[in-house]
Amino acid sequence: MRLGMIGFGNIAQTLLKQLAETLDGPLELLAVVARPETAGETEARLRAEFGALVGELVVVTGAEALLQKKPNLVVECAGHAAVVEHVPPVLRSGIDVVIVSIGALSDAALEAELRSAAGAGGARLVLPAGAVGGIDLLAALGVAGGLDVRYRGSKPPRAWSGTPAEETVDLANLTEAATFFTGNAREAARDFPKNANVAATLALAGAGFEATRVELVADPAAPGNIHEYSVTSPLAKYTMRIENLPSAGNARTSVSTVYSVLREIRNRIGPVAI
Ligand SMILES: NC(=O)C1=CN([C@@H]2O[C@H](COP(=O)(O)OP(=O)(O)OC[C@H]3O[C@@H](n4cnc5c(N)ncnc54)[C@H](OP(=O)(O)O)[C@@H]3O)[C@@H](O)[C@H]2O)C=CC1
Ligand SMILES: O=C([O-])CC(=O)C(=O)O
Repeated sequence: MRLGMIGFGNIAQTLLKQLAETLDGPLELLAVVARPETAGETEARLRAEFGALVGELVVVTGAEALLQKKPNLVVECAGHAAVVEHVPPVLRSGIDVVIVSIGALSDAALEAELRSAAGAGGARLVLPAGAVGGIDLLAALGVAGGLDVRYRGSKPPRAWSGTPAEETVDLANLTEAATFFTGNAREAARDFPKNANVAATLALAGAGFEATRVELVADPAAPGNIHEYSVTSPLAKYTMRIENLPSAGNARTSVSTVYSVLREIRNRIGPVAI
């Protein structure tokens, strides 16, 4: 496999460790897109920690240089701005891209650009389930229409630091659960880009950004990052509650997100996809 990766933060680092244990042999190529400001430091860390996993290892600062290395799959784990900057040219060049920063598609113009780029390149934009589950059933029910989807995302207060939640809630001194956002999935994904990608995933799979109702909660008693949603459709009704372990490197991000991306990669290299 010739793997391109956008970002080398919490998700990317854990993913590479898991890949090292999963793959039979080394990756033929690992090409990582980093910001120019941190490219040198990224390259030094990559060589020290993952040099043995890779035939050829390069760090680049843009899509053009990435494409020159001819990856056969690119995984984005960097953030909404990185999707805007790097993903359209990769899709246009015909290479499939798995993105975790799915909330970037709350910008309707970007969603249209990504769909058009994938169409033009004959590539596929892959949206993994990430930190949530049940996306297979939701997407299947979505085809039939008539969905009502209500989602509530609850995390410990520290996961909401640096977000607009701080404007309405005293996160440091919270003693009980506080719902600081009620709205639709488009607003949630746009205003909480590092915390509400799950809302966007549910919206894209199911009822759409406007119709998907969202509540975001800071809860000092939350045992982890909790994703709960209910679905009502003419074909089925279900509720889902996932209690996710937060990452050691980033409290906003659930560890299961890493394994969801790993699943996408394994499904491309193994004899069976599940
Ligand atoms: N779909 C889902 O369920 C989930 C999605 N996510 C998404 O995943 C993203 C990454 O999560 P996580 O790994 O925990 O975050 P981190 O902040 O730990 O890592 C992000 C990395 O991306 C790099 N980066 C930022 N902008 C760019 C850019 N323009 N080009 C290249 N690299 C860039 C950062 O580099 P630097 O050090 O230079 O800043 C950093 O290394 C989140 O921002 C969120 O949007 C997260 C959890 C669940
Ligand atoms: O959706 C997100 O952006 C992140 C999240 O809630 C999680 O990882 O649990």
